[in-house]
Amino acid sequence: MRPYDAFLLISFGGPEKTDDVIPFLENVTRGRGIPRERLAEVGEHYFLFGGVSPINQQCRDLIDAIRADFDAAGVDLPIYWGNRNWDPYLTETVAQMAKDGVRRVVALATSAYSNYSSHRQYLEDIDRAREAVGPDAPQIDLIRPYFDHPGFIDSFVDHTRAALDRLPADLRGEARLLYSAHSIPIAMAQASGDPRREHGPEGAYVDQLAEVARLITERVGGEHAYDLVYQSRSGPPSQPWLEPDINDRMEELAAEGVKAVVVVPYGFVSDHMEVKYDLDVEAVATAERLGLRMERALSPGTHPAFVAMVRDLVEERAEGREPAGLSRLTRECHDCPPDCCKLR
Ligand SMILES: CC1=C(CCC(=O)O)c2cc3nc(cc4[nH]c(cc5[nH]c(cc1n2)c(C)c5CCC(=O)O)c(CCC(=O)O)c4C)C(CCC(=O)O)=C3C
Ligand SMILES: [Fe+2]
Repeated sequence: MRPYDAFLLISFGGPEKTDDVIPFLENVTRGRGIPRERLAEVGEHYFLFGGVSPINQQCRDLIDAIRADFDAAGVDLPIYWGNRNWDPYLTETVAQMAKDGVRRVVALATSAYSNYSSHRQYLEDIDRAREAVGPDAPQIDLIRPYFDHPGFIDSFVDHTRAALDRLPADLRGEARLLYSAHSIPIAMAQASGDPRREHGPEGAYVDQLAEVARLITERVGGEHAYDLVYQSRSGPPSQPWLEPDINDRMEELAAEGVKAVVVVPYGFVSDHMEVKYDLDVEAVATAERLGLRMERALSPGTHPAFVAMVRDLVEERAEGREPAGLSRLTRECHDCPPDCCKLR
């Protein structure tokens, strides 16, 4: 697909055995000021699952689904995969592409929103990998944040309806939707997006989350009340991060008499460890303690609408088309301005 001769999936990476856990966590947190206690605690999350993060297998499954979709549509791009924090490392993948004679690559990151961790850091990873490989490294164009693409939204609509259907019929109609995204430091949130555009006081990431929650809720139907909540906070307690934490909010809702919640992990692309532990273990325990009925919607994973979105985004980039999106924020970071989502 002109001008590209390869597709690259870029992801976070995760450990796949017990011995990988500590070196992986050291990679993730190098130079990022995460307290040691937090690291030990997060290590336990991985050990609880035998040292295996689900994220790498989820990337393999997504690649298989993209391959089948590309083949059916006659898109003959080879597919490569590289991670920020674990094997297969992005630098090794870029070296392999250079060896294979790949010159120009279109890349998708497994993060849908604008903020440093989800967007800018992947651009930095690409620069670093290309520099390490040298003059033979291919040019790599990273696809823009895709938070309001219809394929991303539709997969959540489907999964949220399925979660509502798992609730007892008498609780379904009044169930509260809890939209859960990764918390980030307030300073990182405020620096998110394109500095030349207008954002709300909390920055582009929170604006995007609010739009996505509205879009999903409207399409699910049934006029459910909903809240935006955050999970997976780390960093020292002295540093302010986005709130409310999902567990704190559930506490308040239970006190207000809410009986059932559907948690929608709308900040994520697959059910990786932060979903499997922070929601399916921790938030589930909170719900049980409070006597709150909880169901968790699946994240996109390999939902057909999400897989079709990947091809649409590749074509959009190849053809230089206007970005497809359902909100007024679609163009945020679209042109990847050189200073979007920077930590200031
Ligand atoms: C916005 C965001 C996403 C969502 C977008 C996306 O999906 O990419 C995300 C995803 C992920 N985060 C992940 C894992 C971790 N994140 C950490 C730490 C941090 N995340 C941050 C932000 C985000 N993270 C931040 C601001 C920190 C503080 C340190 C720093 O400023 O960089 C730490 C360190 C320990 C801790 O403190 O928790 C770990 C182990 C995994 C892999 C899960 C698996 O193994 O299955 C995934 C997909
Ligand atoms: Fe994270």
